[in-house]
Order: sequence, then structure tokens, then C-alpha cells
Amino acid sequence: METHGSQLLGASSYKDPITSFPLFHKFSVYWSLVLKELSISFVQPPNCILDTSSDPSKHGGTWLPGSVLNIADCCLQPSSFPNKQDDSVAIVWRDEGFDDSEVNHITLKQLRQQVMLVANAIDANFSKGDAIAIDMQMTVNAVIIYLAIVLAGCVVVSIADSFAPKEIATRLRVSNAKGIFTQDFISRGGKKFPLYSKVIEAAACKVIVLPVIGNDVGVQLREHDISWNSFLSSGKQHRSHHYSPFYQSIDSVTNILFSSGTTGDPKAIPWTQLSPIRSAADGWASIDIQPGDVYCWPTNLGWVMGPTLIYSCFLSGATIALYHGSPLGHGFGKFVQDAGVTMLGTVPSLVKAWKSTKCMEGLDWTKIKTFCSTGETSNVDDDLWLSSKSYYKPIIECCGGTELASCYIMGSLLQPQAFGAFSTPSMTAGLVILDENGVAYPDDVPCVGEVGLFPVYMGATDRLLNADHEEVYFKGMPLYNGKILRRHGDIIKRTVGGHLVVQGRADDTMNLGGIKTSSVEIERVCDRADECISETAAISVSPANRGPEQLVIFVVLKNGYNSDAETLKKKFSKAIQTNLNPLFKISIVKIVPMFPRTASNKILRRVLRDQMKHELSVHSRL
Ligand SMILES: Nc1ncnc2c1ncn2[C@@H]1O[C@H](COP(=O)(O)OP(=O)(O)OP(=O)(O)O)[C@@H](O)[C@H]1O
Repeated sequence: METHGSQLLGASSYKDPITSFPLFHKFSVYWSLVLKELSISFVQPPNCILDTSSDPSKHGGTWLPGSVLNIADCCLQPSSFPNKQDDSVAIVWRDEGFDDSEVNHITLKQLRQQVMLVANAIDANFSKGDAIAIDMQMTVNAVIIYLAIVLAGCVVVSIADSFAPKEIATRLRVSNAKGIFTQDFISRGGKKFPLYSKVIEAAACKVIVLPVIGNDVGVQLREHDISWNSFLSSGKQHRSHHYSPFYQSIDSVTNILFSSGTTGDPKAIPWTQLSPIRSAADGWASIDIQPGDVYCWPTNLGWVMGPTLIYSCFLSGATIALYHGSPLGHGFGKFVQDAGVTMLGTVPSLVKAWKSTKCMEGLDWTKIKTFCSTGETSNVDDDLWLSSKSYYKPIIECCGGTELASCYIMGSLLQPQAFGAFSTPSMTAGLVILDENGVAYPDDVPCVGEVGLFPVYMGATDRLLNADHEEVYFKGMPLYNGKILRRHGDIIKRTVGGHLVVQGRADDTMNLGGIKTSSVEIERVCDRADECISETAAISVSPANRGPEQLVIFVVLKNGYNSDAETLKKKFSKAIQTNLNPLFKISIVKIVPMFPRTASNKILRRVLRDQMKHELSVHSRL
């Protein structure tokens, strides 16, 4: 805004980046500026930024039509703006258990050479366009393999390393993967867990196996599987170490990701070359990722944050920080300190664990300029603790979707922030909050309802591999300004001050005594009702013999604390009555050791609901 604001918005309208933020948000030539801010180079430039007329079946429009590039190549080439040179540090990392050793690093040039070597080996073993899976920890080698697959014109199939064989098999089948990269073992929290043996239960295709530690694979391989070293040798046989990137049109698929499946079956989501540009642009605009930053976000390539982290760093010129191990202990925190992390991303369950185990005590995290949080609604007390670790630096809350390749709502460093809340739709994203009849509330009133996204959305999917895209995201949605809105399924609240708060999924909404409410709203109040509570999950069930929905609260107690359901029921009732609504009556409180969660750690309220329905129906038959 400082560079272009007065020219683009007019000298009389533009004031400064903070005052003019809302005006700039409405402004429409954003993308042509961002393409210059990120290190994106086309071998064939786009005919225009957005074409909304040639293909009316695409509600989201056709973006950057006619352009040709290789997005991995954009990550790997040096550039003067943003400033990333061959000797810039691309990745810093440390293996768990080596907490007192120097942090390792690799420069951009070394990274490019490694990626080219692997791309040559991919050419020797696969064909252009093949889908190739990665099921391993997010290590330096995983990042190299990811970029090499994309550089070589193949498609990455991202599978999180925590999945069971059945889940791996489904993902390989849906994507028709021709091979899979994995590790012999996973090392986490000082323990070794088998990974290759899980993968071969699921995969008939060729498996390329990396050793978790050292040079040699620690398991016996099947005949058609190969070790990482043998695989690399097939790349070394290539005459030169150089590799010519495979340039493709902007809408070519480079990655197949899967949503976490909190509300239904995981969806197989294709990422084109637009998706990385979108996700990197959000990080650049809202988190202010720049050359010189060291960005750490413990995650996996199987979650949208994995590829997002890669592209956010390499397209903005920042350094990725990777810890090869568990993010739950002191070792991770020491890495954050020693690597000089300037941006630390988290999910709420991680912060809760760090705070309750006190494992980060004694560390210096003060190089951190910005924290980020995503995945689930964060807890304001935990956020306060996190922020205090670096002189109360802001926490940028990010909420999006794998299929949007972005966050549709975010925090911004140019606006006042509040814990657990969002201050703006992300740049160029537009939304309305719908009332029960699907009518949009005006933009400036406090309200709660399901969000409807403006359909023209740079980087959002226009297809799914295992479901009908039109049906999932558009069917049954209302029109707004003559265009059908895009479904996202979240319930959001606009507060009096204009901040946005996510109140969970529309599927988790309950009707208590005729009043619609969300699980998250009730959990916020119950979480604070007593010291012994670690977390709560609220659901409602309709009794088998009909009648009003019954409110059930599941509780996980903090380690070392004791309580009973009756006492907690009284405390919750009082807290709900004073803070929320005296008409909400709790039917059942259940103390459980832990909650069912998706592999990415989101609470599966639908599973709790099914369990409770089952229990109640057994009771009613008795
Ligand atoms: N910061 C956040 N605060 C609150 N909720 C969040 C936040 N970040 C993500 N979420 C939730 O996660 C959802 C996106 O997750 P993801 O793309 O994995 O899909 P999913 O909803 O888990 O899976 P499925 O669509 O298969 O049910 C968001 O729509 C929102 O409900």
C-alpha cells in the first residue's frame, strides 16, 4: 500500500496502510501486484488476470488463462525481488535427539541441486503426469521430493504419516498413485514407529524407502521396492546434473490433498499451479512473510499447511524451519530458539499441551515476531500464554479450507487483533453471513450464521476427484448479487466491533429449546467452569422417541485432577446460565479419557454424537 496506494486508490482517498486497509481490500487489481511481489515467473504470461465469461460453468472464474510455468521452478530459482540469492538459507532443520548440536542448513543453490538430482531419478522411474505419493515426516528430504515431483511434471499425492493402512490404501486408490516415498520408521518423542510395514500393507505399487536415521534402510524391502540410495543412483546416471523443468498450463494438477473429514468422508482435492500462488499470497499479505524470516509450523505434507509452508517460504524468499521429531517437547522449543524462528505457526491442541506440560520453560522465543494458529477455534487463555512467550506478539488466526488453498478469514497486522478471532476476510475473498432463510445480513451488523463465500475466488477448486464438486459446494446455496454463493459450512459470528469468530461447522449446530446454538459457543463457557477441566465437547442428540434435542457435554480432565459427572453438571449449568442462556439445560455430562479426533487433531463431534445416540437407544430399549 505504501508503494502503490495513492496512485491506485487516488491521492485524495488514500491515507496510510492502516486507515486505507478496508478500501484496499475492496480494490480489484490486487493480483497483478502480488504476482510481482512473489517470485513467480511465467514462460508464457497470462492473457489476463481473470476471465469470467468464457466458461460460465466455472463459478469461480478462469484465473491467469493462457499462462504456462512450473511452480516448483519458481521456488528454486534465485530472484532479486523478493530477494533470494543462491547463498540464501532455504531450509534450517534439526533431528530430534540432537538438541545440543548446531542447527543444520541448506542454501537455495544446494536445495536446487538436490531437487534436480531427485527429479532426474523420478524421470528414470516414472512417466510425466504420474501421481506419486509421499507418506513420511515433513523432513528436508520430504520437501526435496515434493518439489522434485512437481518440477518433473508429476503429481504429489499427500498422505499424512499418522494414517493407518486402510486410509493409505484409499488415498492411493483414489489418486491412482504409481509409487510412494516413505521412511522405514518414524522417530517421534524418542520412540521409533514402523512406517514401511504400514505402507506395504496398503501399497502394491513401487515404494521408495528412506532411512529415518543414518544411510541405510533398517528394514527388509520387497523385491520391487527400492532404497533411497539406489533411487538416487538412478538419477546420478543422467549425463548432467541439470534438470529442465516441465512447464505446464496454470490449471495443471500438481498435488492431490485430502480434507481432514471432520464433517464427512475426506475429499480428494486437486491443487493446480494457482493454489500455491494463492496460499503464498495470503501468507505474504496477512502474516507479512518476507526474505530474512524463518518460518516454522509443525505439520505434515498430508495437511494443507505442509504445501502452504513450502510455497509461502520459497515464493516469498523466507527460510523454512523443520524439526524432525515431535513438536510436543522441549526439544522442539529449543529448536525454535536456536533456529531463530521469527514466525511460529501452531494448532490449538499443541499450544494447550505446551502450556499444561510447561515443557517450554526457560527458552528464549523472543525472535518470534508473529504467531499463527489454525485448524480449530483457539482457546483465548492458551493464546494469551503463547503470546506472552515473545513480549505479547500478535497471534494471526487463520481459517480456511484445503479446497480453497487459502484462508478465507484471517487476522492482519494492519488491524487490531483479538485472541481467537479474525479481523478480515483474506485479501480478495468476499463473504456474507446468512440468516436461517439463506438471506444475507448487511455487512455492518453483528450477527451469527452460516458463511456464504463469493464464488469468484482465486485458487479455489473447480473439481474434486471423489465427489461431485457442484453438489458439495454450490447446490442449494442462495444467490447473492446474481451469483450463486460457495458453501464452506462454517458458522461465523460478526461481533459488535466487527471481528469474526468461527463457531464450528454447520453440521455441529444444535437446536436447544428452539434456540440455535453452536457447539463451540457452549464449549467456550464450559472449558472455564472449573480448574480440573482440560477440554470439553458439546453435542446434542435427538432422543429415539423424538422430543427436544438433548445437550450432552463430554469432558476430559486435566492430568492429576478428579471430579464426577454430577458435580460438573452443576458447574456447567451455572456457567451456561450466567454466561449464555438460562434456557439451555444439560441432559448428560460424561467424563472420558480423550476425544475422538481426525488424524489432524480436530475433535470428531459426529463420532461422539453417534456414540451417544447408540447409548441412548440401548437405554430406551431397556
Ligand atoms: N482458526 C480456525 N478457527 C476455527 N476453525 C477453524 C480454524 N481453522 C480451520 N478451522 C476449521 O477447519 C475447516 C477446514 O479444514 P479442512 O479443510 O481440513 O476440512 P474439514 O472441514 O476438516 O474436512 P471435511 O470438509 O472433509 O469435513 C474450516 O472450515 C473450519 O471449520
